[in-house]
Amino acid sequence: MLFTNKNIVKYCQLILDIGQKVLSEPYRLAIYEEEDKSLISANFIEENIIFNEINISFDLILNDKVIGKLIIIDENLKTFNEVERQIINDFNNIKELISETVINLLIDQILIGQAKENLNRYKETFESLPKGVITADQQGIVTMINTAAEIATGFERSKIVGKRIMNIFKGTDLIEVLNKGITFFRKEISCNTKKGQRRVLVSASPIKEGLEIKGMVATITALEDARKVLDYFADEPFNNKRPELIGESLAFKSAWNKAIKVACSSSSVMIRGESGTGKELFAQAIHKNSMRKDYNFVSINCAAIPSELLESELFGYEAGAFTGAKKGGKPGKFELAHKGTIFLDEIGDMPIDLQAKILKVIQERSFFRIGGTEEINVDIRIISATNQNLENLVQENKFREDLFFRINVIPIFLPPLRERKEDILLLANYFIDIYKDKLKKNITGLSDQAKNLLKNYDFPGNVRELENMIEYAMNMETGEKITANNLPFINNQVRIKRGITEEFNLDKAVSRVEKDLIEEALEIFGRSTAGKLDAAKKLGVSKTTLYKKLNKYNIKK
Ligand SMILES: Nc1ncnc2c1ncn2[C@@H]1O[C@H](COP(=O)(O)OP(=O)(O)OP(=O)(O)O)[C@@H](O)[C@H]1O
Repeated sequence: MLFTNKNIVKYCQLILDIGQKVLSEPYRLAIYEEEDKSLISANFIEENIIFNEINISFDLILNDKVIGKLIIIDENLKTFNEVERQIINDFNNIKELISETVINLLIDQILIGQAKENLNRYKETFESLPKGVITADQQGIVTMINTAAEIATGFERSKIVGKRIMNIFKGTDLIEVLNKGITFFRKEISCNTKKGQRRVLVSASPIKEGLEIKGMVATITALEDARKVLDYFADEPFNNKRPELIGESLAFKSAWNKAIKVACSSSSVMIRGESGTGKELFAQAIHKNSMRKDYNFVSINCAAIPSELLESELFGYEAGAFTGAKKGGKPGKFELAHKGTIFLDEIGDMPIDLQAKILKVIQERSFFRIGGTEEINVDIRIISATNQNLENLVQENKFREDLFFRINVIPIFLPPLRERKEDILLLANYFIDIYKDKLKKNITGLSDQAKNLLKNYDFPGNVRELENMIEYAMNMETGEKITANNLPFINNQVRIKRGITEEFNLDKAVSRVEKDLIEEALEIFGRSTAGKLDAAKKLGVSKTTLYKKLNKYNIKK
């Protein structure tokens, strides 16, 4: 066949058709390495088919280089029609052209396929985001809105896409995002829809390519959802955020809720409560739940450190600042707490001259090391704690009033254990679990009588005392449950207290103590006949007397 001006267009079209056919039946396409003819890819399965059925084979040319072989199998002569086959077989000189056409089509197909796939993936991701998102182009025309944004705003997709975003969220600075590249956070906006008004929080930032602003992306949260999140942190932080702080009583929960609410701010917190109520643990929990959690929590007990040393502990010192100063100097607690939290425990014991220096750090967020000339800037959150009456100390001029106000911005009161009796058994069991592992004991809980004793005890030392008590009992106990016998300190206090406070009648008080002692003895020696005999011996009464008393007090035999 001869190439003429007339038929050249026809041939070109034919070549394109052939290329497209090759690609539309991809299982007929194989690509081999040129050198060793090993298969790079083929969409058909058995090699022998390839070799038996080969009837067209081209060099694979890309950028003027032969990169392989293109083999097309025209199985049973079905793929190509007569004319096409004739072109392929007769015109060796246009095989390269076909090869190039196929390759170009192939590359296009791959690129278009990938782009489509990526686009689909982005669309799916965008669509399934749980947060509402709206995008707009350079002119502020909305290009996309996902379902979460539709739900939050109440706007319908079809009515939003193509409109100017500034007209949708009226009265906002969204235009500034496009004009000046400003990002804005959580602005409360009203959306007026046919279904009524919806309040949403909108944050928006520019989409940039280099310095050029190409559009914007806005995230939308329904105000009620934002509130739910806050409520969640206020009401439900117990399970996942506070594993080491135990307490379910209202008094405890309300202190915790307050702590968690203020965790994310940088305001100074003052935790007040009796000794052992968990003030330090609370301070740690506030730090762990704050933005500062990745930096240090530095604790210093102002009462435990001699006042002469306190200053250098807090502010650090330079080499040679005083006799005995370390060679290279030492950073103080304030420096170590940079970007984190400093916990000033027992702040009521802070010497008055140091109080002035602390006040300066709080006001200026900077200080000098002892003997230092360089001012050190710090970004710290101060949590202080005391079990003293600071107001009285202020009255007595032992505590600076200005410092008191500075550190007492958010006061949190931790209730003593006697005011949250619901927490006693919860904490006791928590400590039993801890010491069970530590002491490798198989103790599973408390006997009924031990429970009663704990519930009625005053706990002057609060949680710390309870923990010590459980540790002692766990060491002593040989059975599976902690018995009253192994709570000796508590035993005495409860018995005496009950005798005095509850039973003014002497006979009744004596009976109560008698009954308690018998129950305790039975718990220790058991209720078998032999156990009762031992119990009677220990109580210094005969077996008959013990039985009489069991009947009298209606004690389980
Ligand atoms: N709610 C709690 N859950 C679990 N353990 C607690 C709780 N409260 C306190 N504790 C434990 O009690 C002990 C005392 O706690 P912490 O040192 O925080 O008390 P504090 O009020 O700072 O005491 P102090 O005033 O004597 O310094 C610690 O062993 C702590 O683990």
